[in-house]
Order: sequence, then structure tokens, then C-alpha cells
Amino acid sequence: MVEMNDIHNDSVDAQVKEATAAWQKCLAIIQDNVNERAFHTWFDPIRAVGLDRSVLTLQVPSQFFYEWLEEHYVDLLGKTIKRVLGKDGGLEYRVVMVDGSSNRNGGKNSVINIPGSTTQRPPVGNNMIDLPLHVKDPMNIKNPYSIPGLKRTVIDPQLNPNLTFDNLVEGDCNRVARLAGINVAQKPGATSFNPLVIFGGTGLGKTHIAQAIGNEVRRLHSNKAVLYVSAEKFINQFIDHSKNGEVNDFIHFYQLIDVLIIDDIHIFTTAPKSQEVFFAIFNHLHQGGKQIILTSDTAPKDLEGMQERLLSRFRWGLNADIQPPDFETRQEILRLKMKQDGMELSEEVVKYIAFNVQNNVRDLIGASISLFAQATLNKKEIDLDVAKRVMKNLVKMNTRELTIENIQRMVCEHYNIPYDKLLVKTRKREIVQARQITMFLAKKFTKASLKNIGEHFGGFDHTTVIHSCQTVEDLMDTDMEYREKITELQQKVHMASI
Ligand SMILES: Nc1ncnc2c1ncn2[C@@H]1O[C@H](COP(=O)(O)OP(=O)(O)OP(=O)(O)O)[C@@H](O)[C@H]1O
Repeated sequence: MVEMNDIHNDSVDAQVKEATAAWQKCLAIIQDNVNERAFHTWFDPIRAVGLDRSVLTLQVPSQFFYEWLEEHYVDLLGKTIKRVLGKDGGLEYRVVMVDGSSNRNGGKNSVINIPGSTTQRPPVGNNMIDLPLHVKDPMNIKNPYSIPGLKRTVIDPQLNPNLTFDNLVEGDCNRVARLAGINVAQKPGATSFNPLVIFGGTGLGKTHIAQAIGNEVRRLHSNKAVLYVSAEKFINQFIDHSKNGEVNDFIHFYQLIDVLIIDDIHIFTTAPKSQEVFFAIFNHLHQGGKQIILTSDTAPKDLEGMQERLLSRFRWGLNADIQPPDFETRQEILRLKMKQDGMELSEEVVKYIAFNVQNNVRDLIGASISLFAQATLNKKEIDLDVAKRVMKNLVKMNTRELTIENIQRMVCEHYNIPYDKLLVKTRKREIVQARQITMFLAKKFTKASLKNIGEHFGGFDHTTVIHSCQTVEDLMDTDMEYREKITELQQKVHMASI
């Protein structure tokens, strides 16, 4: 038996098919009349969901989206609809916003139908339901650009003036992000790095770079409105404005910004409604040539729960990652910090800290400050013994037994050589040199016999090990640059041995 529901569903499906076919024809015309970026931003996300007596219903993802279409593309849409559907052709919008966090798993949608200005029908005010954004009268929303006084609002950029490029040490770990940041600050909105998404683990300097961009923009372009905001604050502001029915003011405020920096956008993944409003703001700013800078603790491609249309927009610009700094950069950061804060730590102690705190710059700086503070309070000089004692209570120490393999890995890391290459018998100069240095260090820092050391390199005999050690010592005597490099490596290995 055919159920009434089945009949109803069939007719809805047929309507959607018809509507989609009509909309495809419209899109073909629209595509010829707007640029590619505008097409992807404003027309790709639209779905045709109904066609009733020459009135096409288009589903759009937000109130703002609908407003934008009506404000910027009303002529084009009107003419296109009439060309495809005849002189009675009209448009109706359906704003569908996902209610709750389960949009991927069939969460409830809030729906509102709004006649477009190309429609002759009377407004459908009586079937309007409350949007989560409390937009009760969508036809009467104030034009963002004519809100009196708002343009003159002075925006506090929320920047920390101490976070600049001058005090951000550059290393392999952050070079791309730092240079892109400097570029963006020089020409906000006018480089291909828009948005600039900086991502990486915690405490590695994402906020520092993002803030440094803001400070640099303010220095170079004092007329630009810059705003730094954490994603958490953005979400809370949005919730407050929603409660008070002031979402449009919220959006309009963000539309005034020339350089918008949002920190920790991974938090958006748990806030689908905020993604909605952020999407609208993003599109507006990007279209207007404004600069957007975002930071995330996760690579954008791995941001589960972030809408695909946002992810695709993040790909428009540059996604730059930050890695943990290497040993040399960690020491540089410590030296800079000491200079800034008037701390004095011996080179040996600096190396000790840099060796033992590897994955988080915040912890690295924190360790040096605590060490300095404790030693000052106890009126003790900070020698290596004090450093060892204090550091044990501060951080998880980077303890590893010093074995020949450890040394081999340290040398490989230092010279950027794959570990397995070091173990291959080859005459390649760089490998031979690294092997000789490793043998020299292994002899100096372990109790292993010459025979044992040779065996660790795929079976060299003890005479090769002696020859290698002699070669390194001779070169150290005659070549200053070489000596400095080996001394540096020796210090590293020494740190691992204490
Ligand atoms: N390359 C660097 N040179 C100097 N200081 C740095 C560098 N990288 C990070 N820092 C400092 O390390 C601390 C932590 O950096 P920041 O807060 O920017 O990290 P984050 O990646 O944003 O961390 P989170 O993900 O936890 O928010 C700050 O004090 C920052 O100034």
C-alpha cells in the first residue's frame, strides 16, 4: 500500500529536482557575470529546494548571506530568474541555520522563509519562526553601513605591545610563519597570504607572531583598524549578542575591522553557530580586501567539526606551521629573554636548560625565570648543580642514557642526515665526516671499546675508529670553524651526559 507520506516525499523530490535544474541554468548565467571568487563565496553554497508557480526557493546558510545577496546581486539574480523562469519568475529564500552542535549528525535546523525582492508574493510573516539569532523581522534589518556613529567607533586593538617581531627569535621552526607575518603586516590584505593561518603545538609562539603582525600593522599603517581576539572571546561575545537580539550589531562591528586576528580557532569546532557568523564575517572582510590572521593548535585540514566551506576558505591563503625550536634556537630564545629581563645565567646553564626543555617555548622561558628567581631568593649563584636541582622539580627532564646510538642520532639531527645513512658504508664526504665525528664523540663520552664503536657503524674495525678520532682532532687543531662546530656538538653531548 502506498502511504500518504511516500506520495508527499515523491512530490517534494520532484520539486527539488525541478528547482535544481532551473538553478543550474541560472548558475551558468551568473558564472559569466561575476568573478570566480565571488561565485564560490556567494553562489556555491546556495541550494535550490523548491519551485512553485515560477517562484524558485533558494536555501542559504545565514541571514547575513541572504542580506548580502539582496544587497549586491539583486539585479543579476532578478534578471537571471526572469530569463530562466519567464516574466513571472520570482525568488524566495530559505535561511537554514543548524541548531545545536550536531550538524553533522542530523541536528535540528532553524528555517525561515523570506521572499526575495524579485518575488511578487506578499511577505510570509506569519509562518516565521524564531531564529536562534533572534532576528524577528528580517526584512527590517538595518543596513550595516548606515548605522549612525558606528563608523566612528574607536577600536581597541587588544594588542600586547611587547609581542613584536624584534623579540621573536627566528629559526627553522618558525621561519615561514614569521616571514609571511612580516609580509602581511607590510601589505595587509594585499598579499596572497590571506587568510594567514598559523598552526602548531602549544607554547610555540603562534600568539606571539599573530600579535606581532597586529603591532607591526599599527606601526606601519596607523589608519587601519586592527583587532586581536581569541576565538573563545569571539564565541562568548556572539552568545551575549544573540541573547540580547543584537547579532547584527556584532556582525557589523567585525565588518569594520581592516586586520582581524583570531587566536585559537580550533575552539570553533565545538561552536557551529559561531562558525556560521564567522563565515559571514570572513566573507565580508575577504571580499573587501581586509586581512585575516588565524591561529590554530591543529592543522586546518585536521580540524574535525569545522565546516568544509570554512576549511576551503582557509586554503585560499597560506597555512604556515610552527615546529618546536631546535637546540640553537632554544638557546637564542633564552639569551634574548635574559637580556630583556636582566637575568644572568652562565652559558653552561643556558645550554643545560635548552637541552632539557625541548617542546614548548613557554616552558623553556618559564624554567629559566623560575631558576633565576629561586636562586635569587636563596642567594645562591646559579651554577650547574643548582640548575640541575631546581630543574628536576620544574620540568620533566629530558633524561636519556648516553649510548652510542644516542650520539649517532644527535649527530644526525645536528647535520640533518637520515639516521640509516650514517650506518651505510659509503665514501660520500658528508657521511664520512659525520661518521668520523660520531666515532670521536662516542670514544670521548662513552666507555665503549674501539671495537664496539666500530661495530655500531656496520662493522668497521678498531683501526678505522682510531683513524677517525685522529682525523677529527687534527682538523680541530688546524681549522677554527671546524673546531667551533665540534665544540658545540660536544657541549650538546655533554648536556646529555649529565
Ligand atoms: N621564537 C620565539 N622567540 C621568542 N619568544 C618566543 C618565541 N616563540 C615563543 N616565544 C614566547 O613563548 C611564549 C609562548 O608563546 P605563545 O603564547 O605565542 O604560544 P602559542 O603557540 O600561542 O601557545 P598556545 O597554543 O598555548 O596559545 C610567549 O612568551 C612567547 O613570547
